[in-house]
Amino acid sequence: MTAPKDTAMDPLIRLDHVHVRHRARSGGLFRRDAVHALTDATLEVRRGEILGLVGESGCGKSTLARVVTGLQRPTEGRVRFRGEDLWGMTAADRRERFGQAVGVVFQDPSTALNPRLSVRQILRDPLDVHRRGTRAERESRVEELLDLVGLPGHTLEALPGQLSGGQRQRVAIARALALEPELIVADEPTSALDVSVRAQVLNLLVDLRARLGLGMVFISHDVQTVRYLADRIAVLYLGRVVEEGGAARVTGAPRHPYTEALLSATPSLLERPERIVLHGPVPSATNPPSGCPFRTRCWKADDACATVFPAATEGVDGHRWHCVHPQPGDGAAPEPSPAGAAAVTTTTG
Ligand SMILES: Nc1ncnc2c1ncn2[C@@H]1O[C@H](COP(=O)(O)OP(=O)(O)OP(=O)(O)O)[C@@H](O)[C@H]1O
Repeated sequence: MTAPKDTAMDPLIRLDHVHVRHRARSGGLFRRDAVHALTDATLEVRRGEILGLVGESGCGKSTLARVVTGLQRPTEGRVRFRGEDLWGMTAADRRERFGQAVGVVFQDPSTALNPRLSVRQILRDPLDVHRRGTRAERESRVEELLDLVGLPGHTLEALPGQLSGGQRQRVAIARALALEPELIVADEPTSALDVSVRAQVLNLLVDLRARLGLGMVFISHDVQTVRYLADRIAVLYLGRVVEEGGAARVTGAPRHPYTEALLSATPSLLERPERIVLHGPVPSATNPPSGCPFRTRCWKADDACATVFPAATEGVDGHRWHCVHPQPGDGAAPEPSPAGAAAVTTTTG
């Protein structure tokens, strides 16, 4: 007897050594430069778990989201959905089985929702496309979805333009839930919203995870938001996962200097005597630095960092980091930057 493909032990989604390379947008006629959007990413999301992805702009967060949602085929590596090779499935299977199991919430609900459709039509559309139940059952599911995201019944007849930003994002979340997905990928879902409504939308996501047992990939450049929401955090830098682990451990005892720098930019999180300021943008993904990609901005970097990307060091409870000069990990202040290390300065505050 062959083993069942899906067991409760399999993660919902697992990426094994995934690379994504794009052709550079501005390369000239004869240039074939590759953009290393994602390099050797190995990650998983389990049922009912929120994985937070954090990193600066251009680090590969959206690329990773596109891989997880099946919109981007990896250049190398494997994506498994409940143990099954996603890109080994037929296109029809990928669309039907996988497509329905994953819901996506984008950053800006104003552009994600069709402005000419009422909320009722927006929510009914995926149910119609996938022929879910009878017409009456679909209508009742639409009302249930509206209720699930805490919107009043009269919102059903409104157009997106007649709603507030927070209400529109609730509609987008309801639409993502329409087909009862097991996994939600939320790509910066609150960054286009007024600060006053961000917490409400985050609380809604936390509440939905608890009520529906959803797995979630939550993407943000803001480590504080990710820390609030996620069970586990993966820190991305220039297409590489540089640190990963339980949210409390990664934010309370970070080992990678980049994680430390991200955290120190939100001083309310950690009582640290020094603040690390990273200068300059993330280097080009077309020509990433050799060895550790963070070394050009790291105050600890030396020759050892320029040769190979460091193998993972394993801590407790799945905490992993890729650094040859890790932080002490006990919440102590980071080593001050040596004189002349121009990439990073520390300021008191
Ligand atoms: N289709 C594409 N063609 C060429 N380069 C791309 C493409 N998509 C992304 N990139 C590049 O890949 C790298 C990672 O991009 P990605 O959008 O995944 O980063 P991100 O962390 O989501 O950034 P942001 O927070 O700004 O959205 C960047 O250098 C980006 O310019």
